[in-house]
Amino acid sequence: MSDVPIADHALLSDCHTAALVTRHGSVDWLCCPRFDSPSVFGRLLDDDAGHWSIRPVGAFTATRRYLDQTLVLETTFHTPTGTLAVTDAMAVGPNEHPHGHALGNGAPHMLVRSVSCRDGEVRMRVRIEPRAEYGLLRPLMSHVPGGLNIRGGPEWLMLSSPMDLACADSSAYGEVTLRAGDELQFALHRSTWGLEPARIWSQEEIADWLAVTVQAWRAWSKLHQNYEGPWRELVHHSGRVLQGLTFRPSGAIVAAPTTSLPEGVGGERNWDYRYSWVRDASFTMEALWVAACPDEAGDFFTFMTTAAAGAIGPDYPLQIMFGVNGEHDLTERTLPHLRGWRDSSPVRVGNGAWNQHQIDVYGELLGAAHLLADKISEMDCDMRAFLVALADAAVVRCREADHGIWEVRGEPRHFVYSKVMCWVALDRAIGLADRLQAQDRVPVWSAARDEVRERVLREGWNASVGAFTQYFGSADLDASCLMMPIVGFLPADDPRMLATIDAIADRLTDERGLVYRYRTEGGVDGLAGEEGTFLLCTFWLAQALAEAGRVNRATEVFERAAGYANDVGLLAEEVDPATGELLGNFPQAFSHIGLVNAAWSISQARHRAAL
Ligand SMILES: OC[C@H]1O[C@H](O[C@H]2O[C@H](CO)[C@@H](O)[C@H](O)[C@H]2O)[C@H](O)[C@@H](O)[C@@H]1O
Repeated sequence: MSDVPIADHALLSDCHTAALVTRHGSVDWLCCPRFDSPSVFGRLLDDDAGHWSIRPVGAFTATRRYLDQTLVLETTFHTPTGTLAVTDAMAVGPNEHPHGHALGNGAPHMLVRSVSCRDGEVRMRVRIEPRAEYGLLRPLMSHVPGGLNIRGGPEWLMLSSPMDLACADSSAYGEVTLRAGDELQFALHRSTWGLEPARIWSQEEIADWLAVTVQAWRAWSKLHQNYEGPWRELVHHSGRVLQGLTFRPSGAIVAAPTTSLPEGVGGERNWDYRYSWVRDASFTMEALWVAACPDEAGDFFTFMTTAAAGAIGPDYPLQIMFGVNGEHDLTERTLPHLRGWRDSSPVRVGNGAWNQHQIDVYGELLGAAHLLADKISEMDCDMRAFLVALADAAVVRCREADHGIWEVRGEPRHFVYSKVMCWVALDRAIGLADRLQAQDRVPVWSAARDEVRERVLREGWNASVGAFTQYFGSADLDASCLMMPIVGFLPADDPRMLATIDAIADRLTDERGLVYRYRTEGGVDGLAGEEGTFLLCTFWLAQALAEAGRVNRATEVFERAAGYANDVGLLAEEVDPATGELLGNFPQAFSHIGLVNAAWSISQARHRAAL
């Protein structure tokens, strides 16, 4: 059973795909060549699904860090006889664009692992077990000068290795003793069929790829990261994590690089997040506006315009998520041969939410377009028509029931958050009307905006609960109502908003003060089992408190949530209320988005308070 704590993993990314490395030097997750491709290393989900470990033989302790301003990981193993450092990266290639805009453009599809003995001597062991197609395939392995040829199914990999590895049973294995100053470079290179064959690289070439990758991340960070408020390092790091979740070729952004890390240990709430949700990706663009001044905004809106392919109209709502190249059909299936992390099954690929009706997406997309309008240098006529169509759709869709932000697998309802986001869609479209050359639409958009607002105020407020609730007529609290002041639907100090914030802080939190998105008892969302507290929602609470001028409480809540970041600053989606362990897909864009936005709101609130 695979049971390494979720928090024990660190992220590597080349802006095409990602790898996760454990604290003990094992690459336990790697999908090639895209985020949503089948895994080659999948031990995260099953012991037999493949891994690549490099670690000392015998006892050790390990410490880790990302090299300054990068997503290049350094793990230092301390042993009784000496110290070994392993530096891991997905090579991103040179970042030569004058605005540092091209991070990942020249990625060679290569995982680089550089080992160096820092002092004393250390006996080190390498073991590689590639298992393509989520662990189904045991590849052919053969020796070639300088490494191994690894072939099976869709994968053709070359391992450059300075050690002679013994091959047996589709695994390769070796041990060596390193002394202070010794260095070894390894690289796993993937062939792109018919385009660029994989090859063996020399020790110098691999060291160069690593140096270029460090330099490219630093160049990107230097050019993009201007945030100077509180928690600067955490915000900058979150910006890099969000950048690492972008798919460079298309401009798509994934919600997380993993599938099926559970929201409750042993439960069925296991989903595939390796896709580009309109909602998550729009929020990511907005957070990058704070954390990293994205000049990728144009790419993202081009991706959205292309992926949605103009099919928005009376019969075609906007699809809520896409594959990283804009694919529409993300039909969900299970992988019964995988046991799942800590036996949490089923393991799913694809996502059944792909054809759900969720009307909040118009607001998230137009909200991001409004915030980033100045960064979208070329708003061509297709993009303008697309954004106008979104606002026109919101006019009609705001009256419909939907599955809501939480993608409930039960009956559609009139969710308060969905209506509020329709209000955002119309409000921001009105603000963009000149750029969209759509002044003639403003009267229709304004009338619909006022209608939906009036409905939320009337039907979304529950006087006996003393708060805005989950859907019209509901008595249940829902943390997404914290977004109402954040998007400017109502001022945070409006008595109804203050009452809602207080109700959520008092009644929708666990003993640690972390926020649940809603109560799951009784399967109200159409699913069995419980889940953890939701980090994004906890950051929303901090943000709403900051907006309401309660800066000290906001700071307290922020620090509580940010305190769950692991040793290398990464957050999963949720926290287990019983154990405090991170749960859910990892690292999760939502949580890092929440961290960035809450830090920004608190910095603004402190500034206002100081005036
Ligand atoms: O709660 C059930 C749903 O859980 C997942 O959705 C969550 O993740 C999405 C990606 O981050 C996010 O956009 C959504 O707001 C979250 O509720 C899952 O993807 C759904 O299929 C599932 O129904």
